[in-house]
Amino acid sequence: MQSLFGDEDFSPQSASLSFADVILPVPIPRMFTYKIPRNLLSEIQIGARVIVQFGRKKILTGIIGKVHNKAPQAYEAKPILEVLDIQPSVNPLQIRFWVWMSEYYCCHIGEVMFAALPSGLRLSSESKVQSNPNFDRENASYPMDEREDKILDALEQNSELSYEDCEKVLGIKTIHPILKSLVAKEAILIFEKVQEKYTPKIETRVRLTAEFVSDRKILETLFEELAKKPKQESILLKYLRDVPIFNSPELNEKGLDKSKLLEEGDSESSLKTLIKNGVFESFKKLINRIGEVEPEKEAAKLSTSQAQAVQEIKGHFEDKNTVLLHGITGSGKTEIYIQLIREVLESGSQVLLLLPEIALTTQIVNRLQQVFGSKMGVYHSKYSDNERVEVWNGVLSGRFSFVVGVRSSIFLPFDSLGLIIVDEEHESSYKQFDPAPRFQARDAAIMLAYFHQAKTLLGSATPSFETYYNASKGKYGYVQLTSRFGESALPEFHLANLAADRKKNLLKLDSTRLLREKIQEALGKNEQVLIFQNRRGYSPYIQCEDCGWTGQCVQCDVSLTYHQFAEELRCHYCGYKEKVPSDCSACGSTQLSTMGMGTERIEESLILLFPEARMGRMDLDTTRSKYGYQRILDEFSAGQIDILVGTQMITKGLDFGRVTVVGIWDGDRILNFPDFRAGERAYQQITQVAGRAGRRSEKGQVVIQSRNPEHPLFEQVIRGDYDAFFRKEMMDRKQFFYPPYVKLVKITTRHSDHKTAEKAAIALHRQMAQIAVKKIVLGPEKGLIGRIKNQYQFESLIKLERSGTTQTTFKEKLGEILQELQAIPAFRSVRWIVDVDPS
Ligand SMILES: Nc1ncnc2c1ncn2[C@@H]1O[C@H](COP(=O)(O)OP(=O)(O)OP(=O)(O)O)[C@@H](O)[C@H]1O
Ligand SMILES: [Zn+2]
Repeated sequence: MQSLFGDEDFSPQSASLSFADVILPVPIPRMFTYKIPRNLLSEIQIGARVIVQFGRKKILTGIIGKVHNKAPQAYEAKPILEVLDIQPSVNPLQIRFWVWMSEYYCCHIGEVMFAALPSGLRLSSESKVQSNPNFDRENASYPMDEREDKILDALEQNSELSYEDCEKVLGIKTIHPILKSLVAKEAILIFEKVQEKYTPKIETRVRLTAEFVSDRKILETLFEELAKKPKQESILLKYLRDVPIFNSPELNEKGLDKSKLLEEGDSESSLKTLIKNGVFESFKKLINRIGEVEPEKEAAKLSTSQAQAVQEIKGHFEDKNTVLLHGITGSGKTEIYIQLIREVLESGSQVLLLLPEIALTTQIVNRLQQVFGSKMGVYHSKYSDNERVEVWNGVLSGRFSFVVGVRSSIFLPFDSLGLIIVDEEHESSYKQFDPAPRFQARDAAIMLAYFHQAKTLLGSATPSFETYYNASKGKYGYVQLTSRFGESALPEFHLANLAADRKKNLLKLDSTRLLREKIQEALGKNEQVLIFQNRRGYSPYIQCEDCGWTGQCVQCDVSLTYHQFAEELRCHYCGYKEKVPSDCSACGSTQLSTMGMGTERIEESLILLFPEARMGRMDLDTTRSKYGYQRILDEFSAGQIDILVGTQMITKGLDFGRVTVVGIWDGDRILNFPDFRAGERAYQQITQVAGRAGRRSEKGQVVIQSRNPEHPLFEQVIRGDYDAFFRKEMMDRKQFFYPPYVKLVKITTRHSDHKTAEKAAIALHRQMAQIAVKKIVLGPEKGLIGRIKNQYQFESLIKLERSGTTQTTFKEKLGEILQELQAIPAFRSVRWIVDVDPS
């Protein structure tokens, strides 16, 4: 990958620099240029927040992206009004990364900023002022002047003020120096919407006043006094039980959470009396939401082949930036990561480990936490915004030198990464679909590492074709692990013929005899079973058996999905829902049946077939809550579930020793991805889910149910020769111009009027055809789903030559074309969505 960014000077100002490009929270393609007033010159730093005017009236907070001396051509630069930060919260490397991302993925830099900052730190098109929750006005360390006091008074009446409100309060226009001073005195915060602001967690604690700790006698006297006041005595005893000050008096300092002290039913008024009498004192403490954990286990001793892999990886890093670790399922990649992470941390650099999804993180995170304790931060989508801000700040302060996270963790404020590891690098969930930036976190991580001059390790049992291709060309280093850790072997595969069983009347509730036998065997030996059903693109729906009618969304051209639990039909695109009808809306027939098998139906069938087994289900519906995954995985791991039915979620990286049978409920469904990656995805999916079986001494059994067991792909997976499979598939990719031989860009044109959408798409198509680079432009075609949320959509697909200049030129021109088209009155409300490297 080549830097699209050039090597411009990113160091802060020299005397001649008089302009600053500011990243604004508004949808404009580029940064906007402002003049730097002399008096602010010494405070201007890349990454600092500044207050600026935008348009005629708007006052916004933005972030300085670049400092230079080129006056803008198209407009007169306005001056920066104020600089808010002495210590920027975003560093120059991050800005550089944002710029690269906005250029590579063809989106606004403001959109990247929006994705990058946790909303507690985010800027929006209307900045707000709130009082700083840590600020204690009575005991402030700095004096406030009259105007500052006025703002603070106003903030006692209102939880938030806009810049305009502040102007009104003071009756003057130049409020910015006052706000700045208040920020510096830590009296206010400037942020976006109030409901998303960061709130520190504060606990009320109590402790014994000092005299009782320093002198044992005084404490004894106190006990004598309290002998007649049992309620107060009980509180004192409880405190001493939880805070053993006799052995370690220093513990008193930290005290005890007040609610904990009262949780066993002691009376609050007795505690109040104790405080009033000076026995206890109450104080407030700022609590880390992310608790401290001590490392409890050593890293494992590596096997010979693991140790060798580590050496090979390090060897490749001597002259390559990126290495692929291709290790079969269960080969022990995690321990290899741990070894490398430790070495990099010891050298003083930071490490980021990316994981595709939270379902996966629980097991690995636990393992890593055992080794790294609180040095490690965790960053994922189920975290509350406050927790995210704390991880962000922890990276800034150096508390976390190592972070494990999902794709958004590439935006954390690292300043000296040494290594990025992308586990399960083939996972499609590394790609963000919506909204912009539509980035591929694996690819972006490689770029991020480049900016930090760090190394990237990509790990997978079934590498993506892009990665494998780069490895085969020698661009990436390649390290292989071909055996499982310890005694375990790869599982044995069986193909179960659905059609044949149906003919012979052996099929029961869509399960073949072979699958039933294998499950029964496992249950008999007290082993566990995983049943996998691919969800993507196949949801259960309701159909009329007489006329073929199916429930359709009123706003989108899609069938409604049947949700058995809620007895509802729902649209997965816009959220529309309705009750399941009792008869067909078209012909009135009452013969409605459910088509397509969801996990819910499979679970039901299995309950009927194995009434004695304890069932569990893991899919979107059962894992919505914050700890949903965790709970199911814990139950499974504790052996409280015998058969676990699930979607893609159960395939990824799970490591359970007692799983011996894996059933693939509908193998044919996996083959039918609607795109050129069908083969690659099917191979990956089957191999990954099969890889959950037999990870200890007992050999695993994998049963694939299919109507078409002769399909060559099954045979290839069973043989496990990834290289041969890759070579064969790549012939098609080459012949039909698909990645990795070309780069794809998909552009969707959307409008509420069908004709306008079509016209706009055709206009775009014509213009794109003119761009003078090697390319193929396909479409525009009506989208796979023609209408979403009442917006009609047309899609164009562009295949670009792989060269860096071709891509840069095309993207630059595309940006200009879209701007021109947008300026045409008829197309003003048309939306264009550009997706670079769609997956
Ligand atoms: N050096 C070691 N010492 C002890 N146990 C190990 C060692 N290496 C691996 N293991 C164990 O082997 C099992 C498989 O390892 P791991 O989960 O890391 O495999 P993996 O390569 O990530 O597989 P997958 O691609 O299927 O996720 C785990 O239970 C792990 O604890
Ligand atoms: Zn809909």
